[in-house]
Amino acid sequence: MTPLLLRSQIHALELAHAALPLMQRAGAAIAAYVRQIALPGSRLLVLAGPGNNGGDALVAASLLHHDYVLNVVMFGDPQRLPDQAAQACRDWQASGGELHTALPVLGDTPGYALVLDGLFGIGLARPLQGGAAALVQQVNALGVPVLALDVPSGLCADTGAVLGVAIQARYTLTFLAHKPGLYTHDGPDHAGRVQLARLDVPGPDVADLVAGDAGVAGYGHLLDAPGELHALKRRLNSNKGNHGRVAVIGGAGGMMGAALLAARAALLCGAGRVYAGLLDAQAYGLDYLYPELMLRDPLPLTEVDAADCVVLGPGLGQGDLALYLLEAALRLPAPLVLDADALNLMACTPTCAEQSCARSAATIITPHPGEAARLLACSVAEVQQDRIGSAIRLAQQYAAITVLKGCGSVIATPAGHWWINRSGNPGLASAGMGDVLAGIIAALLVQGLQPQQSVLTAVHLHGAAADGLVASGIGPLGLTASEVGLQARRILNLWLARADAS
Ligand SMILES: NC(=O)C1=CN([C@@H]2O[C@H](COP(=O)(O)OP(=O)(O)OC[C@H]3O[C@@H](n4cnc5c(N)ncnc54)[C@H](O)[C@@H]3O)[C@@H](O)[C@H]2O)[C@@H](O)CC1
Ligand SMILES: [K+]
Repeated sequence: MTPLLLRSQIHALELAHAALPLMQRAGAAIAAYVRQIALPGSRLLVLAGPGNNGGDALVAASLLHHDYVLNVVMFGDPQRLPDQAAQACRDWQASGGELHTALPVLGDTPGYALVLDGLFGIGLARPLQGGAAALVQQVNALGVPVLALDVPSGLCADTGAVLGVAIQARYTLTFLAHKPGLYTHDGPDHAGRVQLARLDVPGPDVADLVAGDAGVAGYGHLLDAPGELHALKRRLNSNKGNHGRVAVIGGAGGMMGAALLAARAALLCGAGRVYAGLLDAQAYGLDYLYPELMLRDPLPLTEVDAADCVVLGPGLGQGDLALYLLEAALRLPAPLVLDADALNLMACTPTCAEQSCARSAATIITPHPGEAARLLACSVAEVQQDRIGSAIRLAQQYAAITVLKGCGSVIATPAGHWWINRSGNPGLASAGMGDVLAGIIAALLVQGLQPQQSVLTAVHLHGAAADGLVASGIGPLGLTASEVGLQARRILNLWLARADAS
């Protein structure tokens, strides 16, 4: 899996390799990338900011000078540039290059083919205001493709939050290592297609260098592959009893669909037996589309007691029975997946955190940002400003593997490990998708994947299913949770077959 490094970790890496000509290498990587996406002779707008991100842009400008028409806009005082960037600026001027202080008016001359955004990188320290914000807005309004250098200016490299206003890039060439902010929250909307230039930093893996040379740990990973699925491989001599029992509890009046979606997803992803304990007194005794499901009253908890994993929450409601079931479930020895109303109830029942921390089996919580905010007693905006930190705080508060859903879902463990999922698309922003995810997690868990691996695989699978459907013209508009459950089955089996063949 690809490492994701926070700004402090990148700085540590830079320090460990200060003797290498990293800015020259960044400039060369930019120039090579530009040659792939812009025709020689075309006009480029280069934005150079007051730090080393500006230095990268100026090195690239010098390298591209002979083959392109370049307009370089310097934001900030060139006399106050840091040393290497100041040298890059002198080199640019020595080669006959000009520095503009504002966007040049082009008049009748042909427009820009590409903008190179070297305003701010990982040194962004506060929201953009005044001249910087105005420049970013002007550039976004040009409607010209932008190549962001390292990070789109205005985007926080750690969190993916827009600080004031941010460059809307079509491409991002990022240096040394991938940054989490490019993959979660507003990052993907601003970064466009991301490519890494490792700048020939020696060693097999940047993360090894960070952990080893610079002594910095705690980096995360981009969840861009399904991981080890060996435990799902079935023996020829197997029966349904070998493939686990899932119990889904939820489906109060008017919300039966949520519980059925979770239960169906568990069935489709291979659970041997799936029970659905429905709170709705009017619930049918049969799921006519999936008669394989066993629909029950949630009380007594006989089947629930015997389940290998319990999913509690889809359509649960927040009445007395729901709270009773939550407290009973927290006492069960089986792994527990808590979603939706189970999380809302936990947020307003302080003893639940204590109960959750006392459990011996795995607890998994899958909040969306609204549920996370309730659990953390803060605003949704605060959760979103720091999705990784919020997921880790929740994981620790409830001793639970946590999936903070949303663009670039963040998975975190109580030990502080974290991942950002790369699969998925806005088609998943519709009703029932979370129920399907909860069902998939439970199905993988009861078939023998470890809890952490079940969660990682399920989150990636859920997104990959949506991506597969969109690629075939189903969605993003109108993509349904039922379709995602079916497609998840298909992809999971393809992954298994691929793992088998290799
Ligand atoms: N240091 C190194 O070894 C390397 C650095 N590289 C580049 O250098 C970048 C980091 O350079 P820096 O640490 O100099 O940081 P930046 O160039 O990202 O920006 C820092 C400068 O911007 C100003 N600033 C920050 N936020 C502002 C705001 N909201 N409004 C106005 N001014 C603001 C700061 O006062 C400072 O002058 C990386 O993103 C990367 O592009 C690369 O060349 C690779 C090697
Ligand atoms: K930038």
